[in-house]
Amino acid sequence: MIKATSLVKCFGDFTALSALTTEIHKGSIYGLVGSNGSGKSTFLRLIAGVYMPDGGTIEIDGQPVFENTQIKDKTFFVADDLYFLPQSNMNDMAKFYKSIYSTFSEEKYAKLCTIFPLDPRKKINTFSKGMKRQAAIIMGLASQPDLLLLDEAFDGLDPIIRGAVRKLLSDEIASRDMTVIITSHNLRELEDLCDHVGLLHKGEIMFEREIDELKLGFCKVHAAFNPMIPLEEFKKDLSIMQISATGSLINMVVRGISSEVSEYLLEKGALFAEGVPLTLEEVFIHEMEAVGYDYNNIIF
Ligand SMILES: Nc1ncnc2c1ncn2[C@@H]1O[C@H](COP(=O)(O)OP(=O)(O)OP(=O)(O)O)[C@@H](O)[C@H]1O
Repeated sequence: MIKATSLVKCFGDFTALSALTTEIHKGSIYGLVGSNGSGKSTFLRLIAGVYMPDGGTIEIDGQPVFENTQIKDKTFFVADDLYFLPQSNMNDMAKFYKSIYSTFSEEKYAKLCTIFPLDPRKKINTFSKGMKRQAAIIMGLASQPDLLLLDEAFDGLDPIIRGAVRKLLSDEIASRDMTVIITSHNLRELEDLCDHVGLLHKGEIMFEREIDELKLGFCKVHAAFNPMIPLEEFKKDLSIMQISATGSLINMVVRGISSEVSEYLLEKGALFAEGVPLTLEEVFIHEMEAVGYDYNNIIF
């Protein structure tokens, strides 16, 4: 488990992370969302043991990570500014990582080279931005770390590659309990990938949730009434986050289970009532509003 407790990181007199506290469980895919400059890369660098904390602690399985070679051997960091040896191709980089990571698997590397459409003998500096990201992800997966840190790793990946990476990550997690932390400034990017999401704002985790729990907690329901019932009527019986009416149609976001809410609306005389899935972003907006934050002012 990764445990950050009141973690502080300063650059000169600027505080990039201020008392960040969170726990990330083994085997999870944790999405770290935040606007530009919110501190995502800084947090990943602290987890990777690249930066020393200026306050608080960051521990993996109870051990501090800074300059901890044992932990570093089990952590692979795909940074936003990718590093490759000068003039190297992927085979050179595979050799390089094999010399660093005791768990590097040549077999896995060879298999990954058949999945991704990249020439392992071509110089990486001739690759496009998305191809370089793919090369870095291949190295990360072939190194078989316990912890894979992906900083904006899906930036520039096309949908097919994205789907392939998603599947590879979940297979890896299922087969050997790898933990993945992935950052993005876009919650939509993480929607279908992560099981936990944390929102970083001005160097602090403002809000974090398990995605299944988030999605189960709310539902969006459309219904039609003729004649229309005053909306106040529903507010008495349902825990409504948002409700609007256009003509005879009602749209509502409610805390609860969509089949139960639809049933209630039908009992109230709805001509039809159906639940529609909420996006992760919608759920976040409502959850954050419920605890008094304005999501749109934080993420954009
Ligand atoms: N080496 C550094 N020296 C000085 N300031 C830094 C340094 N690294 C980060 N910062 C500052 O710390 C803050 C957090 O930066 P960080 O790169 O962690 O943000 P981020 O959330 O990853 O942003 P982005 O989405 O734009 O990549 C920013 O204000 C940044 O300017």
